[in-house]
Amino acid sequence: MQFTKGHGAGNDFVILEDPDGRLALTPELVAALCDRHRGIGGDGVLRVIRTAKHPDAVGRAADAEWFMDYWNADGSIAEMCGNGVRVFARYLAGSGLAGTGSFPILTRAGLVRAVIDGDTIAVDMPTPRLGAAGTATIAQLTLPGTAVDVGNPHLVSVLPDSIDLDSLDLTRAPVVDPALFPAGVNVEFVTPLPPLDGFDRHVRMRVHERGSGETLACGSGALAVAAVVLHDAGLAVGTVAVDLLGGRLVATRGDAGWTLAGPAVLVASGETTLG
Ligand SMILES: N[C@H](CCC[C@H](N)C(=O)O)C(=O)O
Repeated sequence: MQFTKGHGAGNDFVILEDPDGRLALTPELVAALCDRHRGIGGDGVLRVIRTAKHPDAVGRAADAEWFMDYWNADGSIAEMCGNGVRVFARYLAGSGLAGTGSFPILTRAGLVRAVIDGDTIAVDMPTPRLGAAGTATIAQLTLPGTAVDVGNPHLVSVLPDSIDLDSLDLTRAPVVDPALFPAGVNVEFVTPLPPLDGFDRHVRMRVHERGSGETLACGSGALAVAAVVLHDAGLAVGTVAVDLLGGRLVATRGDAGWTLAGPAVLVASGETTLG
């Protein structure tokens, strides 16, 4: 089976071109592909499939030719992947499957449009919706947070000055209220950084992702963080520079909605005996 490897700010994916949905993609195969020792390695799988051929996209073929079928490293399926959709766009453009530098992509969280500008790809994303207050517990430390729906579930915890972001042990999932997050949750921890010219806010974040563990970057998580940070600042519109372990993403709330911009790189293609 042919595959391509790519990443957005270090959030890496195994890309499978499967336009007619012929691959027997299962949670077990996804987990095997994402295994960093026995497989190719990745935080998730992006299957490139025609919208008309995916059962989760019935009746949507007129919106976009391509559907991003995103799976987490543990084989679970998620509704949205902000870094993944940029890598998906890079793949479509690079493989000639999308003619221009700007095109729609259908996701389980709805329709987005990718705009390729050299090394940077910008995607208009679902509007992040702030929800209930929650908590995340790591060892003996319980931290407050805000639930944010970006099509997939997030809990954003802005750290008090007394807590060092780098001191958090994210080798295991933070404990959250299962009643608030019945389908699991991506948990982001944020700390402010000094102002940066050209941005309304500048923050640093780490993330423990549902189904993938701590990743170097999380695009939908960066958007959730920006929504909380702008809300807390009382800003109806604004641009937030979000620094992650794997690089910088820029989340912007404008009058017309939200955009996430950042890098997307294809690093290899090959053949696997898996699957
Ligand atoms: N890395 C992805 C997030 C995947 C979310 C997934 N872990 C979930 O279960 O929602 C991103 O860039 O948005």
